[in-house]
Amino acid sequence: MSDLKVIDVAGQYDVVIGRGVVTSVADRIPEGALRVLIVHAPALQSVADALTGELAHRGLHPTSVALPDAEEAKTAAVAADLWARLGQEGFTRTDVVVAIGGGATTDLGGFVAATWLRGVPVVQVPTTLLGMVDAAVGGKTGINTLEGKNLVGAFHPPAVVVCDLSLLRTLPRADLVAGMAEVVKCGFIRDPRILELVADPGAALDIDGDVLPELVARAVQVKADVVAADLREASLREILNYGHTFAHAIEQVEHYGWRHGDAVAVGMVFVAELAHRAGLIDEALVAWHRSVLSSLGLPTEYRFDDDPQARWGALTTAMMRDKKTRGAMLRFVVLTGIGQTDRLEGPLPAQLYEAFEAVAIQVGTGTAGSGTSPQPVD
Ligand SMILES: NC(=O)c1ccc[n+]([C@@H]2O[C@H](COP(=O)([O-])OP(=O)(O)OC[C@H]3O[C@@H](n4cnc5c(N)ncnc54)[C@H](O)[C@@H]3O)[C@@H](O)[C@H]2O)c1
Ligand SMILES: O=C(O)C(=O)C[C@@H](O)[C@H](O)[C@H](O)COP(=O)(O)O
Ligand SMILES: [Zn+2]
Repeated sequence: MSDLKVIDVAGQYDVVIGRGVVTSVADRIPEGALRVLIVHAPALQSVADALTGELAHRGLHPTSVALPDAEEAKTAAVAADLWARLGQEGFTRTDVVVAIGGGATTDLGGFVAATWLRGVPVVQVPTTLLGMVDAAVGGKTGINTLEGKNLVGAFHPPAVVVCDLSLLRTLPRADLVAGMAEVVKCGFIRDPRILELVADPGAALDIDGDVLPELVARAVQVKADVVAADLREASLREILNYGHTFAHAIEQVEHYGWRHGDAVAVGMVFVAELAHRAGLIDEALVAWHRSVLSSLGLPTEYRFDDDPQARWGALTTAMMRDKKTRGAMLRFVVLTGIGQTDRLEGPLPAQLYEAFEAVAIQVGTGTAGSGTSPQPVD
């Protein structure tokens, strides 16, 4: 691909992908803004400082806030602190929020922008692979509560998304790998070319190579097409949740000690096992999930150290709070083939438990599974 790629989302905003494009963020602040709240992950201090300096130079009034890291940012308390700040500084409807960081930062920054004065513009500057290919695009914003993941939020499309691939140079390898889970997800649900490209993991994960920019652009295009058709998740958008019913349950039960992408990888294997048991896909497609994910360094199994029945109970309680659940009926996005999706509604309890057993490993007993263990969040 050429150096710069711009993907239009629903005729509403651009996703700009390239190397060095972070220097263009100041030019992309929506017209009419006077005050700019920059929220950033701790690791992005220097990027936030550079933007603060540039905006001040242009006569705007920037304020920069370092957020707690990762999921610690996605809380009501952090949002409330920022609302206080916006109020004290007199942010109006033409003022702007800029979020610089991974998906946790863009989810929180987007949520604060969505709720302040019932909605002010947000400029998303994702700095993780996962943020670029998924979290910053599409307008889902939100925070976690004690009861679960992303339980409070709003649909609030950004004004623009700026993905500077050169920022990935400082990203820990485990976070780069975790982002690949959402890329692979896009391959399974919509764009099989992605699965061909990740078949060479060395090339796929080379941040200076040509394959990674193409993967980012393809995954963003999948998301752009889906949200253009169904922003508010009336139906089609649910496919972007492939693997997430089980993934979000793992994240909650593990108190967010798992990376989101790692959990999505295991969640996709779980739901592939479930779809196989429901007669929707063959064993070869389940095996393909395991091989493509593990070749990239992603986990394909879920390890825990207590009683499997108790663990399954906790996961099921968490899954019941998934947004796709209707009443007492669990619903899963499933594949019926590569690039073909459907919903499995109210699967048999025995099949659910068998799918759990197929990914579960009770540490110390080695009951099942193959593949790699998740890496703890630093
Ligand atoms: N809104 C959506 O549509 C959507 C989609 C997918 C995921 N998400 C959410 O995104 C979050 C996961 O995002 P994530 O995987 O980016 O994790 P993250 O935001 O927690 O970032 C991972 C780690 O990388 C650090 N980091 C970020 N950029 C860096 C850089 N360039 N250099 C060095 N360190 C850097 C962060 O500070 C953090 O420690 C989850 O909360 C998930 O629910 C939302
Ligand atoms: O954009 C979407 O729609 C997605 O489902 C993308 C997911 O990768 C993402 O993790 C999202 O935040 C999950 O949303 P939720 O509605 O299940 O909380
Ligand atoms: Zn996700």
